[in-house]
Amino acid sequence: MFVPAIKGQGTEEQQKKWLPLAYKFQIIGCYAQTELGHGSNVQGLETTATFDPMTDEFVIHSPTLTSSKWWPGGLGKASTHAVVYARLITEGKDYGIHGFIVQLRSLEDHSPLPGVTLGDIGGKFGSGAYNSMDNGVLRFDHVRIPRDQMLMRLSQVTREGKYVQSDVPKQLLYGTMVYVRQSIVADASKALSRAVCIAVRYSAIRKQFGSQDGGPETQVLNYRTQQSRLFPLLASAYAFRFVGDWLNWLYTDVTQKLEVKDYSTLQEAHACTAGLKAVTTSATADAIEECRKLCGGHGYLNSSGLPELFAVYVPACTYEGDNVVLLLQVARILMKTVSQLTSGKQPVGTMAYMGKVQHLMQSKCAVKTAEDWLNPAFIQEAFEARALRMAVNCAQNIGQASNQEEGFYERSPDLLEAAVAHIQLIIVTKFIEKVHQDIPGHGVKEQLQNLCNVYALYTLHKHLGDFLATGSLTPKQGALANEQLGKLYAQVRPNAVALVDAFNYTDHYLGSVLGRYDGNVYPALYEEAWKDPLNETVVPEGYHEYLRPLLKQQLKLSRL
Ligand SMILES: CCCCCCCCCC/C=C\CCCCCC(=O)SCCNC(=O)CCNC(=O)[C@H](O)C(C)(C)COP(=O)(O)OP(=O)(O)OC[C@H]1O[C@@H](n2cnc3c(N)ncnc32)[C@H](O)[C@@H]1OP(=O)(O)O
Ligand SMILES: Cc1cc2nc3c(=O)[nH]c(=O)nc-3n(C[C@H](O)[C@H](O)[C@H](O)COP(=O)(O)OP(=O)(O)OC[C@H]3O[C@@H](n4cnc5c(N)ncnc54)[C@H](O)[C@@H]3O)c2cc1C
Repeated sequence: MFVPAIKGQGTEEQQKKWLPLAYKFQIIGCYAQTELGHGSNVQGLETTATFDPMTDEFVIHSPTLTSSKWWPGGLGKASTHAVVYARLITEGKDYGIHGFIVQLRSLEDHSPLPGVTLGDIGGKFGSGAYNSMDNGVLRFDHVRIPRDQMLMRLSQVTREGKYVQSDVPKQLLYGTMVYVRQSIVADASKALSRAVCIAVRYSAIRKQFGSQDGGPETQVLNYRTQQSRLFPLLASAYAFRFVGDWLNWLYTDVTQKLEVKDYSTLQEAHACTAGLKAVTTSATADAIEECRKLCGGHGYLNSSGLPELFAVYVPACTYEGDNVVLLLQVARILMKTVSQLTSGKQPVGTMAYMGKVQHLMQSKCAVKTAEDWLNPAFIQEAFEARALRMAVNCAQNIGQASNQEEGFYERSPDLLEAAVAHIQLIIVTKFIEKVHQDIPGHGVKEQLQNLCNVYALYTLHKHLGDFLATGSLTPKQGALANEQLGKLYAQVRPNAVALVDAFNYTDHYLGSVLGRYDGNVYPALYEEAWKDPLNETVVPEGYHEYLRPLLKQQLKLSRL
C-alpha cells in the first residue's frame, strides 16, 4: 500500500524519487493510517504534521496515546519508511488529513530514528499465518521531515507555508484504499475457491451410512443437505471471480479517466469497491467456516487446511474498511441517487436500473413455473425490483424524519440491507453477463449457467423476506425458485469435482490432506498424525511427574 499511495498521491517528481527505491527494496514501506483511537473515521485521526517555515520542514507528532499509529502491516519490525496520514497544520490552521513520507529506521542498522518509537502490536486471532505479519505501533516525538516529503499531487504547501488545494476531488486521498478494496474482491474468490475445493473433494470421497445389504455406504456429496450447503458456495466462488474481473476493469477505467481529470465515475468506483469488498468478504468468511463443518471432525484438524485459511482470511471483513462502515457508504450513495430520481437526472453505471423506477415499483414478476426461473430476464428483474424498492422505502422513511441525518442513522440497519441488495444485484448481473459471452470448452457454458442460476436462486431463497416484503415476488414464486434450486443441485452434482478441479490448485497450494487431488485421504490423515511432536515419545512427557503419582495414589485408595 506504500507504493500505490505514492503513485496516487505523489507528484511525478516524488514518484521518480521514491518508487525506484521501493521497487528495488532499498527501502521498505508501510501504509500508516489507522491509529489506536481511530480507524474507520479517517477524518478523526490525531497525528499532526505542523509546517515550520523557519526550517521548511513538517514536524510529525503523536499528541495523545490514541494518536499512536496502530495496525499498519509491516510497521512493527520490517519497514524503514511509512506513508503517514496526519493532520496538516500550517499558519495555525488545521487542513485535515494528508499523506507524508516519513523515514522510521536507519538504513545502516535498522535502528529506529530519533523521536520514533515503534514495535509489533502482539499476537492475533488463533495461531494463523497472520502472526507472521508484523502489524505495528508507532509514535512520533516531534520528528522533522523536509517539506517535499508531503505527498503533493492533490494539494501543496508553499515554501512560505501557504496551503494550496489542487482542483481535484479531495476523495482522491482515499484512492489507495479503493485500489486495495478492488483487489480484495479477487482475493475473496481465491480464498473461497480453496475452501470449496477442499470441501467438495472430501465430500466426494467421504462415505457415511446408507449401505444396503453390506454394499458401500453413501458418498456424503450425494446427500441433498450437503449439496444445499455446498453448491451455493461453489457458485459464489465463480460469481466472485467474475465480478472481481469486472471490478478490476472498472477500477482501471476510472484510473484512466482520472488521468484526464474526468471524475465522473469516482462515485461509482467508490460504491462498487466498498460494497463488493464488504459483501464478498463477509460471504467468504462465513463460507470457509461452513466448509470446515461440511468436512465433519476432520475439518477441524490443521492438516485439513481450513482452520488456517479461516484464521488468515477473516480480518478481511475489517481491514481496508469495516464492512458495515463501507456498506453505509453505499447506502449514502443509494439515498443520493433516489433523491435525484425526481430531478430527471438519469442514474448511470450500476445504478442505471434505478432509472426504471416507474416500471420497477409496480412490476409483477411473471414467473409461473419452476423452469421460468431459468430465464435470466426474470431473475434480473426480480433482483432489480427488490433493490430499488428497498432503497425507495428507506428514502421515504428517512424523509419522514425531522432531520435527514437523524433519519439516516435511525434507519441505518434497513439501509445496510438495501445496500446489500444493491450489491447482490451487481454480482448477479455480472454473472448473467458472463454466461452470455462466448465461453470456450465443451459443456462449460452450460455448467456456468447452472452455477449462475444456483447463485441467484440461492441468494433469492436466503433473502426471500426482502422479496416478499417489497412485493417483488409472491410466496408461490418463492417456492418455485426453491423447487428449481433443488433441480439445479442435481445437475451440478455430476460435475462438482470437475468444477473445483478447474481451479487448478496444486496439493501444495491447497495445503490440505482432505483436498488432495488423488482423494487418498485416510492414509494421508494417518501419516500426518505421526508428524505431531506429541508423538515423538511413546510415553508422554509429564507421566512420571504427574500421571504416575496420581494413578498410584488412586490405586492405593482403591485398596483401602
Ligand atoms: C487465499 C488466502 C486468503 C488471503 C487473503 C489476504 C489477501 C491479502 C491481500 C489483502 C490486502 C492487504 C492486507 C490488509 C491491508 C489492510 C490495510 C488497511 O486496513 S488500510 C486502512 C483502511 N482504512 C479504511 O478503510 C478506513 C475506512 N474509512 C474511510 O474510508 C472513510 O473514513 C469513510 C469513507 C468511511 C468516511 O470518509 P469521510 O472523509 O468522513 O467522508 P464522508 O463519509 O463524509 O463522505 C464524503 C464524500 O466522499 C465520498 N467518498 C468517501 N470515500 C470515498 C472514496 N474512497 N472514493 C471516492 N469518494 C469517496 C463520499 O461518497 C461522500 O461523497 P458525497 O458526494 O459528498 O456524498
Ligand atoms: C489484519 C489487519 C491489518 C490491517 N492493516 C492495516 C494497515 O496496513 N494500515 C492501516 O492503516 N490500517 C490497517 N488495519 C486497520 C484497519 O484498517 C481498521 O481496523 C479498519 O479500518 C476498521 O477500523 P476500526 O478498527 O476503527 O473499527 P471501528 O470503526 O472501531 O469498528 C468497531 C465497530 O464500530 C462500528 N462502526 C464504526 N463506525 C460506524 C458508523 N459510522 N456507523 C455504524 N457502525 C459503525 C463498526 O461497524 C464495528 O462494528 C488493519 C487491521 C487488521 C485487522
